[in-house]
Amino acid sequence: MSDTLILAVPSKGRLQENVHAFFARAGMPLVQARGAREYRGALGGVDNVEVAYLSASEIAAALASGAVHVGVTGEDLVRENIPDADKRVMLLEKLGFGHANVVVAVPQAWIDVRSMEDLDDVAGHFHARTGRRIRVATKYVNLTRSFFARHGIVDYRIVESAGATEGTPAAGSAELIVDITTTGATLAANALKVVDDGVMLRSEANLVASLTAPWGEAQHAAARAMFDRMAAEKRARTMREVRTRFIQCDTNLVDEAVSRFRCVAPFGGPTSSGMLTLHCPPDTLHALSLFLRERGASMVTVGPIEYVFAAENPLYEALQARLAGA
Ligand SMILES: Nc1ncnc2c1ncn2[C@@H]1O[C@H](COP(=O)(O)OP(=O)(O)OP(=O)(O)O)[C@@H](O)[C@H]1O
Ligand SMILES: O=P(O)(O)OC[C@H]1O[C@H](OP(=O)(O)OP(=O)(O)O)[C@H](O)[C@@H]1O
Ligand SMILES: [Mg+2]
Repeated sequence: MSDTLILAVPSKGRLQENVHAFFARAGMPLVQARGAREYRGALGGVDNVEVAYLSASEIAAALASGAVHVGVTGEDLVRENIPDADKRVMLLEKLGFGHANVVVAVPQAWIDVRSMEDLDDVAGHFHARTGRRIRVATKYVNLTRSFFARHGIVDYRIVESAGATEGTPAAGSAELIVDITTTGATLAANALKVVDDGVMLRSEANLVASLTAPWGEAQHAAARAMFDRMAAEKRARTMREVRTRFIQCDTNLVDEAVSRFRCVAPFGGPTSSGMLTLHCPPDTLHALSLFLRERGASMVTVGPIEYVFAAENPLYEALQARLAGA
C-alpha cells in the first residue's frame, strides 16, 4: 500500500478559488507542482499528502471508487453521482461556500403551476392531450427520478442535458428543467420560475472522505494532521477572544457567561486576581461585554484569533469511528 493520502480539489469552476482559500486559511496552502498544467500537487505543512486536481463531478466519482481518500466537492454532485452515497463516502463537514439549490423550474407563463401537485396535474393533462410525456431537461437524472417519485409524479420523461439547461424550454427541447441555482439570475433570464415545494436539495461544498479508499496507517496520520489544522482554523474563525480582569469575577459568573452567551472558557475559571479569557461567537459579543461590565469589569478587550488547537480532533474522530465500522 502506498503511504500517501490523496486529496482531491477542484481544478476549475465555481469551487476552485474558495477551496484554495480554505486550505490556505487553515495554514496548508495547496502547492501546485511545476506549471499550472500539472494535475498533481502537495499540501504545504502536511507530509504524505498528494493533491489531485479534478473537476467537481470527477471528485465525487473518485471518492466513491476509492481512488482518492478525501475531497472537496458539492453535495449535489455527491448525491447525484454516488448511488447509496452514505455507504461509500462520509460527508465530514459543510464548508460554508458553494451554496446552490437544485430546483424544479417551469416557464413563468405556467401561472397555474405553483406546487409539485400542480405539476403532476399538468403532466397528466399534457400526456392525455398530446399522447407524449412532459419532458424534464437536467443533468441531475438520479436526483430528479427520486424526487419526482416521492411526489408521485410518473408521467414525465427525462432529457439529459449537459449544459445550458435553462434554455431548453424556450428552444422547444423540454417543457421544464431541474438545475442548480444560486442567485436565480439564469432562471429569470430564461423566464423560468421555481416551483414552491420544488427545492430538491440545498447544496454547498463539503469536506468528504471516501470509505472505500485504502486507509493505512500513513493515511490515517495524514488525515489526523490535516483535520487538526482545519478544526483549529474553524474554532478560530467562529470565535473572538474576550479578555478582562476584575476582582468580582468568579466561577459562577463564568458559568453564567458560558451558558447565556454561548462562550467557551478555554483555560477554565478566572485567576486569583480575576483575569479571564473567553472565546465568544461574534453575535453575542456585545451582550457579553455589557454583562461583564455590569458585573464589575472596567475594561473588556476583544480580538480575532488565528488558530485554536485543542486536544479534540472531531473530524478525524468521526472518520476513524466510521472506518472502524462503528
Ligand atoms: N451558481 C452555481 N452554479 C453551479 N454550481 C454551483 C453554483 N454555486 C455553487 N456551485 C457548486 O459548484 C459545483 C461545480 O460547479 P461548476 O459549474 O463550477 O463545475 P464545472 O466546472 O461545471 O464542473 P463539471 O465540468 O464537472 O460539470 C456545483 O455542482 C455546485 O456544487
Ligand atoms: O442562479 P444563478 O446564480 O444564475 O446560477 C445558476 C447557473 O450557474 C451554473 O452554471 P455555470 O455558470 O456554472 O456554467 P456551466 O453550466 O457551464 O457549468 C448553473 O448550471 C446555472 O446555469
Ligand atoms: Mg457549472
